[in-house]
Amino acid sequence: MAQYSRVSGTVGLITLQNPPVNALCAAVRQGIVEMLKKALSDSKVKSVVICGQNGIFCGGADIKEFGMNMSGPPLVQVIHAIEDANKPMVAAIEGVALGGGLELALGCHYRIAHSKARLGLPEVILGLLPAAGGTQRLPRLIGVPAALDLITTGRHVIAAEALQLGIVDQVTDHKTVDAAVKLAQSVAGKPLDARRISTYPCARPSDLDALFEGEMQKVRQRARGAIAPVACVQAVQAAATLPYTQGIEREKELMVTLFTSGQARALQYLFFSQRAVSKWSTPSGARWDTSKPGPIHKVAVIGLGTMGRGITVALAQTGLSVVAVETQEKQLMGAKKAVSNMLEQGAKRRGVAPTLDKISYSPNIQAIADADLVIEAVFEDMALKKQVFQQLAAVCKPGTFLCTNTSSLDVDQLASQTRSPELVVGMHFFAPAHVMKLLEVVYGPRTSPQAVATAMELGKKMGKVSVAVGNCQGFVGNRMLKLYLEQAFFLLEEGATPELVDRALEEFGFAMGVFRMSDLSGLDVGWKVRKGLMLGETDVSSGQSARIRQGCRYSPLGDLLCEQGRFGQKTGQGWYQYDKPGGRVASSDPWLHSFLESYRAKHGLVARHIDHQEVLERCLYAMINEGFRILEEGIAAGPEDIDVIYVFGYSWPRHRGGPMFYADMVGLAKVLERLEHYQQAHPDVPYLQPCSLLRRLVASGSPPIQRWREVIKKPHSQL
Ligand SMILES: CCC/C=C/C(=O)SCCNC(=O)CCNC(=O)[C@H](O)C(C)(C)COP(=O)([O-])OP(=O)([O-])OC[C@H]1O[C@@H](n2cnc3c(N)ncnc32)[C@H](O)[C@@H]1OP(=O)([O-])[O-]
Repeated sequence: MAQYSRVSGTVGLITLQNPPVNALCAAVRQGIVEMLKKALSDSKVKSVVICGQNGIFCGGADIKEFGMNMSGPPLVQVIHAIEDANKPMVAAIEGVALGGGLELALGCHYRIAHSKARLGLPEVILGLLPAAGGTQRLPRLIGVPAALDLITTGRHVIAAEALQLGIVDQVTDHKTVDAAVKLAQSVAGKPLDARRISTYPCARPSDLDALFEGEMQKVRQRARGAIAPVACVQAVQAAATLPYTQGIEREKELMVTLFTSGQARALQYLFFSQRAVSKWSTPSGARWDTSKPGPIHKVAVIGLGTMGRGITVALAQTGLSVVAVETQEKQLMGAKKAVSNMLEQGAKRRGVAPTLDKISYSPNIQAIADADLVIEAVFEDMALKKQVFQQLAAVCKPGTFLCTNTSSLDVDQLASQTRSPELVVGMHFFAPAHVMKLLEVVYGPRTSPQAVATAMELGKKMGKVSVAVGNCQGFVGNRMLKLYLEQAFFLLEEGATPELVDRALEEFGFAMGVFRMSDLSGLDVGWKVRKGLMLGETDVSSGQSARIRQGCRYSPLGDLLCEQGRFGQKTGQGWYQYDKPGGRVASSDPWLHSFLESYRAKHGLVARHIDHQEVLERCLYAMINEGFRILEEGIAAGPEDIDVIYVFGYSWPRHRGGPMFYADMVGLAKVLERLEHYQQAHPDVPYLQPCSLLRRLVASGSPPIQRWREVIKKPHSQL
């Protein structure tokens, strides 16, 4: 797992060998220790280079080992042995040096990186901290503020920035190992005392206390309730205030707390889930590894509203040619300007040239005739979308993939408007589409494996986390969200306020509670959808009958607000009030509270005390229960798909893994028991009836989430 050779006569070369990313598993750590001994005892060797096989230095500790009993030498000791070596040690960084990989490089006396290499300490993203000395060495090397930035965000830097920060000594465009060998030869025999980072004093900015206080506030705000970023700040604080050996002890102590926390488990589950969803499968047996995507050179976007504009930007940023079609001249002009601005801003941020020339605009749908794939992003209206699909079928060349950005409409109905329904697939982006990472790829019963593969591949090119899901009302994300929203409305009817509900959800970890989020996205959006489903018309009568629609309990509260023109932030009033239309700071609205009181009085509802626990259980367990139904029906292939959708598309707090992982953490028996309780209390809400898959899982002894698929006997839906 680590190989040793001697090159250029005097340089020992240790190569890490653990594909695909040379993760530091026990055998690799052991290998490094043994190869280091060899190199140091070889009298011909004057200096040593450490590199990784296949152009990748090291992706860090082996995350798969985290759940297992520790074996092999601890990484922190391996790195101390490297730093203590009496011959110059040089890290040759190609590909990536991440986490333990960068810590290993920091233990070396010199670091040289290829210009395309990426470096970083992303442990925080896995619920951990860089506990192989990273929190103590990095601040000593590059200063406290820069180290705090890298360690608390986990962001990667490219070689040029690493050089500027002082993380690496040299950057090369040539063969990194050759350059590292040259560097090793040039430093052979030089004293090493000034090269051991652990011996450096940590530069202390004068305003140290204020700096850490500010940083602590920042990390708490950024990831509400997440403990790893807080521990990262504490560990860097130890570097700034304690001698190295005590700092290392503090780093270890903090790591132990994180390591055993549920948050680290959740975040590591998410890491593997994010990768697992790319290995998609469908009920018909189509799979990621047997389906070849079609070649895509030119993509068309139809409709340049908010979604169409974001999609156009995201496509142009991939370097693909884009034809953007908008039949309304005024909207087209506005879109051109907005898309160019977004591209220019994005390019500036990323330090690249804007790809404005990749897009051609047209008011004429004929302009898409030679596109390989079309994404329809017109207004969310079935009749209109059907009409567009008929046009697409007539205009496009044979074999063009036809995609719809619908957020909930039936993809199959749209497919039936064309002569080639196998080429039709949903690509459900999330607003703003050039920013949000999630893409739901929705396959219907007739969608071909190639169409799914093509949409998944395009999503990947666009930098999205793509999840393949079956066709049903709202797909996975919005189908579950509907129940979450509905429960929140019911809680208002029963005595809660928007402030109470939002506080409970924000304390749970959501950046915004459900009502603040609705105000931000616009109440009118859901109103239009409900009207489309024949639900959103308000009933003038009072009592319970006015709150029953299609045989189930229904809350018209959102509709009533819309009727008053209260669409949320954009109108300055919604569930909260804002200082002006478009204002962003929500404040409690006395009008809303008296409106709720008169609503309850009109319908004979008596307000009761509702606590945070009930808010969480009602909103989250309703949604989780629907998640089990989605799994049972095969709309999602596994719980990981649902969790990835919720974390990347619906701001579910990452450190809680996703709704299905959360259910596993809470305990399936408890979720079942609470659902039964709420179902008895609210018999007019049928979806609170616990799903039979949940019952089966509990009856099977509540296996861990990784084993749920064994219980989901029928793996896919009948779609
Ligand atoms: C002592 C404590 C202190 C230290 C703590 C740490 O170092 S914590 C660690 C800090 N380090 C990190 O957080 C870095 C995490 N890794 C990454 O960010 C990316 O994988 C990448 C940028 C290295 C490569 O991106 P890419 O798009 O080219 O490829 P890809 O992402 O698709 O991965 C390919 C395969 O490799 C697998 N795998 C990857 N890394 C690890 C690992 N460390 N371990 C195990 N496995 C790993 C991955 O699951 C996948 O497996 P699959 O599905 O084929 O069976």
